[in-house]
Amino acid sequence: MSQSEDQSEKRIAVDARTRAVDLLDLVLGEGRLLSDAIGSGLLERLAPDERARAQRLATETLRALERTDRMLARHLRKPPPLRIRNILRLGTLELAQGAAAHGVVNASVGIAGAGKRTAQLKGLVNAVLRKVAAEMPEGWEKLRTPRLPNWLRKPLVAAWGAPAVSGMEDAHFAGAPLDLTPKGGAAELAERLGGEVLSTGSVRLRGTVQVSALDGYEQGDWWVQDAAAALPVKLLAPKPGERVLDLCAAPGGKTLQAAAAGADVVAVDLSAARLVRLEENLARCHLSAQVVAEDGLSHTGKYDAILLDAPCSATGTIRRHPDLPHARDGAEIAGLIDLQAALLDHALSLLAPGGRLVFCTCSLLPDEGECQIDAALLRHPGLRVVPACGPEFESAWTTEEGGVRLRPDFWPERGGMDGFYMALLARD
Ligand SMILES: C[S@@+](CC[C@H](N)C(=O)[O-])C[C@H]1O[C@@H](n2cnc3c(N)ncnc32)[C@H](O)[C@@H]1O
Repeated sequence: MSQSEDQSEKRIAVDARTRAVDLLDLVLGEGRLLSDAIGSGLLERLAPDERARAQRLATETLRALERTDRMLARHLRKPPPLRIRNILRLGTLELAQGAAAHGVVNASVGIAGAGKRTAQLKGLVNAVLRKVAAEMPEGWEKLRTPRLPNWLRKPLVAAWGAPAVSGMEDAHFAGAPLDLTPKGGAAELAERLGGEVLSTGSVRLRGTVQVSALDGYEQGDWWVQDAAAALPVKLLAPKPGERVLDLCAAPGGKTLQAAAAGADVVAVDLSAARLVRLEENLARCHLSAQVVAEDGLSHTGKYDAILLDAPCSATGTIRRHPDLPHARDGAEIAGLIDLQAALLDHALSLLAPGGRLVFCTCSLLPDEGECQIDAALLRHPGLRVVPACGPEFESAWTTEEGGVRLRPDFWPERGGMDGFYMALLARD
């Protein structure tokens, strides 16, 4: 390798790490979600592989945050400023993953040295990471699985018990495999991609995969959708020619399912920006729907079937979004619960006689699932829950009020699933 190639390799490596630290600063300092921070263009000037690396490093650091902090605490007399802490956290994560100590220490010192306010602490970064490197891998491996922060752990323990929450934390730490929803046959797709067909009909792939490079991506033969997230539309079971409303539709995984089933779909979402992604997904998969940027509470019309995938805490998606428990503190949940109830009441008013509705949320909190349905049944005499049936739904998932509860600690031997709640509603 020539000297200039070597220099440019170093620059690329430092850039991805620097941007990963920038992402950690935004999540842990400003409470921004990773997706928002990335969407605001922070990684734009990086090459695609650097961008993916920065995102991966930030995501994995957040997933292991309790462990990095426990390792670092042994070598810090007091917590340094946030950016230095984040440089140290990232360095610790890379050391735990087996990266060469000299490269990690040099890069971390370089990031500290590049900032006016952090340059004076580069000696600290150097000394601490050298000590951390000397403790790897044993020091890392004997630490417990990272726990959820208390704002979320407490209500989850109250709802599901401590052993179940430990199982969820194991699932969060393990991360998620890649699940695809096939537009056509699952068995054929699984064979083509070397995946496994799950009992729910999704195709699961293991290992690190570049989604857009997979066979069938360009042709729109499938879309990425967690196995749990694919079940609400299976519960709704849209039929060809039925008029279906997807009231909170973007980015559109469920719209695609309903459209692929041959239904005449109206996809509504408050966010015009998120609907752009829905339109791109429809175009890639050669499917169609009427797309409307509108507050769901103002939507009018009559529908045979309605899907309400209501905005929620998204606490069921932590396997794939480990930033969420750190960026949020639960303060927004009360407002979301009110919005879910208002959207459910409005959606019920849009049902044609004999129509059916699926309410669902990707939340682990019963207040955003089971309790919403209990309360809706009291508000709407004549409304009833239709039990889920079909090979996709395991009987153990059925709840007292007749809904379906999915949790990340289910299917541990198969790679887990997102947390979700769903219920099929109809009127007498
Ligand atoms: C859980 S996400 C929907 C995910 C989508 N169903 C899918 O499968 O890809 C919730 C969506 O609700 C939208 N939303 C929030 N408030 C809304 C409202 N008042 N009316 C319509 N959509 C709303 C958000 O913009 C967000 O896209």
